[in-house]
Amino acid sequence: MNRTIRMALTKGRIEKGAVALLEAAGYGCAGLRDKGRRLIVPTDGGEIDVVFAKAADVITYVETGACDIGIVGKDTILENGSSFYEMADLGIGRCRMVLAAPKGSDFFSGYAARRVASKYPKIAADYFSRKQLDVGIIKIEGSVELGPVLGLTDAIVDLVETGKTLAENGLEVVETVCEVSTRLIVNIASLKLRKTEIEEIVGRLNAAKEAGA
Ligand SMILES: Nc1ncnc2c1ncn2[C@@H]1O[C@H](COP(=O)(O)OP(=O)(O)OP(=O)(O)O)[C@@H](O)[C@H]1O
Ligand SMILES: O=P(O)(O)OC[C@H]1O[C@H](OP(=O)(O)OP(=O)(O)O)[C@H](O)[C@@H]1O
Repeated sequence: MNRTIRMALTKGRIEKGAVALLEAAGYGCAGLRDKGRRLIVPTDGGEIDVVFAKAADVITYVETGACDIGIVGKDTILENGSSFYEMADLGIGRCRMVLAAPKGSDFFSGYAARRVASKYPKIAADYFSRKQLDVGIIKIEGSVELGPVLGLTDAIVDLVETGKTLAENGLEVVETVCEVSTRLIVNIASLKLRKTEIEEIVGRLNAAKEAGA
């Protein structure tokens, strides 16, 4: 018999919204909400084993087939991988990837070499390459806003939701790089081999989203 379908779910910011969507789609989520330190927790009816993972690891698990389905931000998809199907935009975790710089500075003017800090070096490099701009990217793991504040870089490429972090650190949006939201991804082989089960899960989550969950 096939093992239970495994869904890798990005823990942290999008976890609550994703669990709420699963609940609205009819999957019992009491266990998921009360998971304690458990890393794999079944939905209450045992339909799905939910694997709680860091964002980039969700991609690894789905690309390799360790998990059949993943719930992950578009930012992580653009930065880390593409060998899977992106089946749905779940409409949660909405934010923007932006280029931001100190208020009043003119990032695009002049010919001096520019440096940009980002947790997303690939997204940043792709963005500047589309603009045919030679910009040095410095990878920072978090609180990327520190780059320009410390004088290390001229700007950042990072996620913005409310804009509060930028404003409180003297930065402003220069340009939007792309819109970001949470996506449902599926392993290529799983979609072939377990089509009915996976399509049911995708359908139920899409319906819950449409119903405004
Ligand atoms: N304001 C926001 N800032 C960052 N991510 C957001 C925001 N709003 C939604 N997201 C989404 O939430 C996902 C997870 O973000 P979260 O901050 O929980 O984890 P992380 O930054 O990847 O990891 P960690 O903070 O544990 O190092 C992001 O990949 C993104 O898709
Ligand atoms: O526009 P806002 O609503 O202020 O949100 C944006 C901030 O949230 C994220 O950081 P997070 O809190 O995930 O911490 P991190 O920088 O350590 O990743 C992002 O990197 C920004 O710093």
